[in-house]
Amino acid sequence: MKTITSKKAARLLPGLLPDDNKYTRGLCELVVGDPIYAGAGVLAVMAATRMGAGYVRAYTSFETAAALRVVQPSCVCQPVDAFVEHRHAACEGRPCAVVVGSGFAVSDAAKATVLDVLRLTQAPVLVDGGGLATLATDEGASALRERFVAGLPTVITPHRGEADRILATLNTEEVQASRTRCEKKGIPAAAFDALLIARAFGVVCVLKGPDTYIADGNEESADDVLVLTCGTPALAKAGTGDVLAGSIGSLLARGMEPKDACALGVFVHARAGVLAAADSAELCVTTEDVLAHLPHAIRALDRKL
Ligand SMILES: NC(=O)C1=CN([C@@H]2O[C@H](COP(=O)(O)OP(=O)(O)OC[C@H]3O[C@@H](n4cnc5c(N)ncnc54)[C@H](OP(=O)(O)O)[C@@H]3O)[C@@H](O)[C@H]2O)[C@@H](O)CC1
Ligand SMILES: Nc1ncnc2c1ncn2[C@@H]1O[C@H](COP(=O)(O)OP(=O)(O)O)[C@@H](O)[C@H]1O
Repeated sequence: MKTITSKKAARLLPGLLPDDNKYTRGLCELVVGDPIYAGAGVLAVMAATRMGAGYVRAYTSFETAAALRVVQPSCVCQPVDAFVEHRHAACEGRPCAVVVGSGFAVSDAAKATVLDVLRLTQAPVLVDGGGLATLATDEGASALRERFVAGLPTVITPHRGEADRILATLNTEEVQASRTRCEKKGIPAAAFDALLIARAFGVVCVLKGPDTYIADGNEESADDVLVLTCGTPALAKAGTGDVLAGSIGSLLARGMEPKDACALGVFVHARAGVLAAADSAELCVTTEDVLAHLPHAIRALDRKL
């Protein structure tokens, strides 16, 4: 396994060009935020806006859009149904990416939306939150396979509970054998689980937790799995995963390689948690504090360059 260090993260940080415009900096679209989980949509959009994409567009509920008009008026809001009417493709000099699922409840409507996003997007897609339940269905797995064959990157960001539901769709003997192998080698089971999911579905899997593991579907062994160990339990708060999804989505939209975008996003998110804790107290850090400290985490990396 390879640890993500601040030096590695600093090298990945994409700068701006003097002649950049909002489109060359990347378009990040987010299909997020049900009426009940409107806040998750807001957090993901605010993080995406902070992490450098030039244009952020949300396909979202009335409730999320109403909040965004107040706290992030630069975000262009559309109803979720409008996603199918538009083209979602990266082209030369104009990268883009789509985040789907943060703040989705598990429902048939959410499943249909996730499948639309996977099938219609000719650019990287990140699936998070309630959107991940779709991947544990035959249609979801087949949509991921089609994207993999077409060379279209997909990133997924499950927490332990979401990863277990995805793993439950795989061959149990294979999962058990893989865990036994990693126990023998002294490698954490979560590293192998991330690799297993990545290979089975042809995705980059970011398995979140106290330590976070990043595995690529093209990798052969756990030696290539990236691990982040410098987080803080201050991040164990509702909504920090939505902030991470928006952050990585924005880096994908800037045109970064998917595994690099995940490594940098996970590092900056963890560092924002640590800086927020240093500014107040670990116990008192809020998800909004983590969001507010993203620029400080980026600035600390900038100084290392
Ligand atoms: N402000 C907002 O609008 C917010 C909205 N949010 C949005 O809510 C949606 C639902 O996401 P969620 O993860 O909250 O689903 P939730 O039903 O708790 O989990 C399902 C089950 O999984 C398990 N489980 C969970 N975490 C685990 C862990 N770390 N490690 C191990 N197991 C874990 C646990 O199962 P159990 O252990 O109880 O069997 C739990 O019952 C999603 O779209 C998200 O974006 C949230 O981001 C919060 C802020
Ligand atoms: N004990 C911990 N130490 C370090 N990081 C943690 C810890 N607990 C949670 N995190 C991080 O916080 C985030 C939580 O994400 P997630 O479980 O999806 O929450 P939510 O769905 O409420 O947004 C992840 O990035 C995870 O790695």
